[in-house]
Amino acid sequence: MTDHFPRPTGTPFTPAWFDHIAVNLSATERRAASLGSRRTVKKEWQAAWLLKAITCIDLTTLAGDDTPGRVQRLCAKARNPVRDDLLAALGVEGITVGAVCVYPTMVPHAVKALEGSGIPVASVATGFPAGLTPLPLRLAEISYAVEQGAREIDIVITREHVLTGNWSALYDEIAAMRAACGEAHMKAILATGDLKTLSNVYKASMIAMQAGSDFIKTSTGKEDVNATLPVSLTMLRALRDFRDLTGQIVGFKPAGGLKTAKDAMTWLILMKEELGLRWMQPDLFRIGASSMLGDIERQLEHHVTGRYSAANRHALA
Ligand SMILES: O=C[C@H](O)COP(=O)(O)O
Repeated sequence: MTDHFPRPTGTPFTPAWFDHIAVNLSATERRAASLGSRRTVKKEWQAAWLLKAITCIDLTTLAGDDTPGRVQRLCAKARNPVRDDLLAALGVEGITVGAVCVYPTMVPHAVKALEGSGIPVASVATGFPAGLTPLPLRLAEISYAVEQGAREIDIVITREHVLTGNWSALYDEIAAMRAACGEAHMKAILATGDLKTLSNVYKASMIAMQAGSDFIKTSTGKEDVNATLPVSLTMLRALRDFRDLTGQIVGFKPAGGLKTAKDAMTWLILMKEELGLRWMQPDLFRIGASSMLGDIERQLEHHVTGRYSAANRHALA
C-alpha cells in the first residue's frame, strides 16, 4: 500500500443525490460485455496481476458445516497462498491474501490461527445472509464479532427497505451498524441479486456510502445471482460519483461465484478502467471468494513454466 486515505465518514442522508437516477440496463450491459474486447493484460504482466489479485482476496468460508479445523486450514492457506517454489521462481516473497472471512463464531479460531501474520479477520454479521432478525440482535452480533477480534465486519442490508423505497430506514440501519463496528471497517453487502433493478443497486450503493460504509460489496454468495459485471459497473459509478460529491474514497468488494483467475483479471481491469490504479490496492478492493486461489495458483504455475518476465515483480507496486 502506498498512500493512505482517511476512512470515509459518510454524510447526512441526502436523497437528492440519488433519487432522480435511473440506470440504463441495456447500456450498462453493453459496456460490461465489451470490457474483454476493450482491455486485456499483456501476457508478460499477467503473473503480476494475479499476484496483485491474491493480495486483494478475502479468503472465505461461510458454510453451515464450518469447523475450527476447516478455519485453521483456510488460515494456513491465507498465510501461504502460493507454493514456495512458484513464488521463488517469480522472485516474490511474503505474499498473503487481504483477509480471511468467516462466520462470527469462527472469529476466535481465525484470529488465533492468523496471529502474527498481519492478516485481518473479517466476520459476516447482522443475520447473514438474509438479515431478517431484529435490529438490536444484528447490532449485538456486530459487537460480538468485534469483541472476538474481527477487524472487518461484512453486514447485510434489509432488502425490504430497497424494494419499498424506504431510503431513510436503510440509511438509519446502516449508520447504526457503522456505529456498532467502532474501529472495525464495515463492508455493506447489498445482495444485489435481490434488488431487482440497477437503479436500486445505484441508490442502495449511495445510501450505504452516505451512512459511512468503508466498502460496498455486491453479494453474500447465497443469492441466486451474485457478482456480475453490470452490477459492478453500476456500483463503481456510484463510488466515483460519491467521491466527486464528497471527496471520500470508499472500497469495493465483488463476491459470490468468482472462481477463476480470469474472473480476478476481469474485475481488476474493471477497477483500473473505471477508477484507476489506486483502487486496485487491498485497502480499497477485495474479491470475496472461497475457491479462486486454486485456479490462480495453476495459472501462476503456467507462467513459471512458460514465458515469465522478472519485471513482473515490480508491477503494480
Ligand atoms: O463473501 C464471500 C462469498 O460468500 C464467497 O462466495 P463464493 O463461495 O461463491 O466464492
